[in-house]
Amino acid sequence: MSRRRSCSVSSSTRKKETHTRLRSKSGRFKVGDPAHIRAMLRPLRLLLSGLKTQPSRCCSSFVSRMRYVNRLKEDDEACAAALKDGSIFLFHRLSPLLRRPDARTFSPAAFTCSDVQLVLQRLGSDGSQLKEAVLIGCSEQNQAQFCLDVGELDQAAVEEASQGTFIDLRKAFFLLPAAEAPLVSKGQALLHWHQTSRFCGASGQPTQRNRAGSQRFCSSSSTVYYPKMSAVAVALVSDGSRCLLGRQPSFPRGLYSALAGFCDMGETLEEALCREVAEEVGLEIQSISYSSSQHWPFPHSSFMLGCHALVSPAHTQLSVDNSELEDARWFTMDEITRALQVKAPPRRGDPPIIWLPPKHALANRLIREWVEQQQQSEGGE
Ligand SMILES: NC(=O)C1=CN([C@@H]2O[C@H](COP(=O)(O)OP(=O)(O)OC[C@H]3O[C@@H](n4cnc5c(N)ncnc54)[C@H](OP(=O)(O)O)[C@@H]3O)[C@@H](O)[C@H]2O)C=CC1
Ligand SMILES: [Mg+2]
Repeated sequence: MSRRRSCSVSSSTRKKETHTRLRSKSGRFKVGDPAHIRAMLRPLRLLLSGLKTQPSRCCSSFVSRMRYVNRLKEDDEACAAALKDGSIFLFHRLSPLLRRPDARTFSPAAFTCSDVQLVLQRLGSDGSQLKEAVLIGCSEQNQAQFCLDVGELDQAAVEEASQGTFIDLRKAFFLLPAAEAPLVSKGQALLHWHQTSRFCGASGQPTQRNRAGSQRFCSSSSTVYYPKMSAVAVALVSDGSRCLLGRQPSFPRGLYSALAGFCDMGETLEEALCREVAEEVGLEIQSISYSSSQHWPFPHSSFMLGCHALVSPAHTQLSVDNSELEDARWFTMDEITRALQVKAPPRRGDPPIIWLPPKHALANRLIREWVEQQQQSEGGE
């Protein structure tokens, strides 16, 4: 964890500094007056606050943003200052506030700190709630990003005051563009973690959060708590020409997905995949290769690790455990290609069709990668 300070000052800080010097030169303050001393110290204070609240520009913008966020996690004062210039995403009982810039697009609504203060004041809140804001990241424009749950306020009143709509994350996640959904799901996951981690598991005493909300601390047992994700292994299993998908009874009608399961304590990713596939469909797998990962907010913060695997040639006979899966079967390239073309889930009364997880889901990526691999190997033959 880096504790380096930034080496840059914002242009607005520089402007304010010049302004202060001019005012002092104009003879408004007498030398030695407390007001004069304050005025003389102001540029230094601004310089120091600039150092604390701006990402450094001495390295690549990605590196400086990452170091900036890390610094805000460690420095409560810097984090409080960053909130004043930052953007805030509002939630109401964990549902994010979305706006519709046009009839087809949804986007998470980002507010300035003063906008949120105005909304809170208009609804009779004193604004101290802002301290509950949790740091979620830093935009490419170097602006710290926070989330805040205003669940104590009347939902309709906040919606009216902020010109947005709070939408349940299960719906909101898929309405948002794939690039914006992760930020909202990270915010929701952090807010949920704070709401359910108020007490220490060792002492039973209340825990206190740092300003960024990146950890909670129990002063009684000296335990530091960090936000948690459960590791989940996902495998797209292939037999060379077909891929294996399954569905749980709780899935919407016709939806099939890659096999997945929570990793047990002490397991490697490969062990978890082999065990889950054996448990759920009675197969053994080999040639496991890692693809990619994602944070999945449903039901509560999983860290999904996606892999491809081949079924062992000696064990290709499916034996589905119906206590875990309603169905699992092999799908041909043609079936998968057709399923990938389904744009929306079937409505009630529509003829039954097979459809696949949306683009936001890692399973969708694994399925598309498998299709590409098949096309490449067909092209190579
Ligand atoms: N993003 C994606 O592309 C995909 C995401 N997923 C997600 O992965 C997750 C896991 O997949 P799933 O097949 O359901 O997992 P499992 O096959 O492991 O079955 C889930 C069951 O495991 C038990 N369980 C064990 N450890 C945990 C834990 N840490 N948290 C919660 N339950 C646990 C629970 O049983 P009990 O209730 O009996 O205690 C739960 O019902 C799901 O949340 C699913 O949404 C799955 C596939 C693709
Ligand atoms: Mg499973």
